[in-house]
Amino acid sequence: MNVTPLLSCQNLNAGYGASQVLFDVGFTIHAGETVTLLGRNGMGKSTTIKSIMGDLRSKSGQIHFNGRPVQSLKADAIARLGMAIVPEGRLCFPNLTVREHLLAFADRRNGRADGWDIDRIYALFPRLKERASHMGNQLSGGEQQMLAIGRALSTNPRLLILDEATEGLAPVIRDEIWACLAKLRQEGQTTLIVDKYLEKLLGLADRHIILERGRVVWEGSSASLANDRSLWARYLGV
Ligand SMILES: Nc1ncnc2c1ncn2[C@@H]1O[C@H](COP(=O)(O)OP(=O)(O)OP(=O)(O)O)[C@@H](O)[C@H]1O
Repeated sequence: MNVTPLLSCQNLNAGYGASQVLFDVGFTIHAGETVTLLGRNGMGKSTTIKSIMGDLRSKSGQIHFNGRPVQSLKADAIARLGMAIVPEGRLCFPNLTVREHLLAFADRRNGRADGWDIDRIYALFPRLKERASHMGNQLSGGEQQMLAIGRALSTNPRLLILDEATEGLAPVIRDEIWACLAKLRQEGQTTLIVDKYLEKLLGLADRHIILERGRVVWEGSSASLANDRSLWARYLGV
């Protein structure tokens, strides 16, 4: 594991207008890790992600990405440094084919041999290969979600962020998405996941961070979280 974290947040304070939502939030993610951000509704998960991605300017604190301070950069500049999000709601283009989606965003800046080219994305999601010439609006919800993940991967992100990526999907499709996340982890992709299905996440992630009213109240391994059910009841409402 690298000594310098891929992502480091320290003393992050952020909110909307006069209302402060995040209070001294701090955590790190190392290259190769799969980490979850957990907490009940309204505890600040999306706000944390917006702050990291540059969609919300934090009031104070530091965010370093790959060793570089990014808290004053705009979202597109941060994205170019290698952060990609799969947002809630998928957002596929109705008039682009699957293949066009995957090529339109592809990172051609560096032809890294281990990069996510279209063939590697098709290997991860054979369903996308079968649907290569279908338009965005001809895809099922699950296929759109796979495409949203594939499109994020096509930018070759150092950090992939999934915000409620299985929300609203049928259980069988959720399972497919989780199987894909397990493969991504095996392949060394660094990933931050926000999702509600704690039991599944225990098997998919290395570490977990729990937010309660905008503060990090617990952080630890899957084994620690699995063994302490009082945390589930106290902070996750499970
Ligand atoms: N654009 C906004 N303007 C004002 N307040 C907001 C805005 N977005 C979120 N909030 C408030 O900030 C707090 C944290 O919301 P946030 O969306 O970060 O929570 P969350 O943990 O992601 O919850 P959820 O699972 O419901 O998305 C909530 O009280 C919410 O009402």
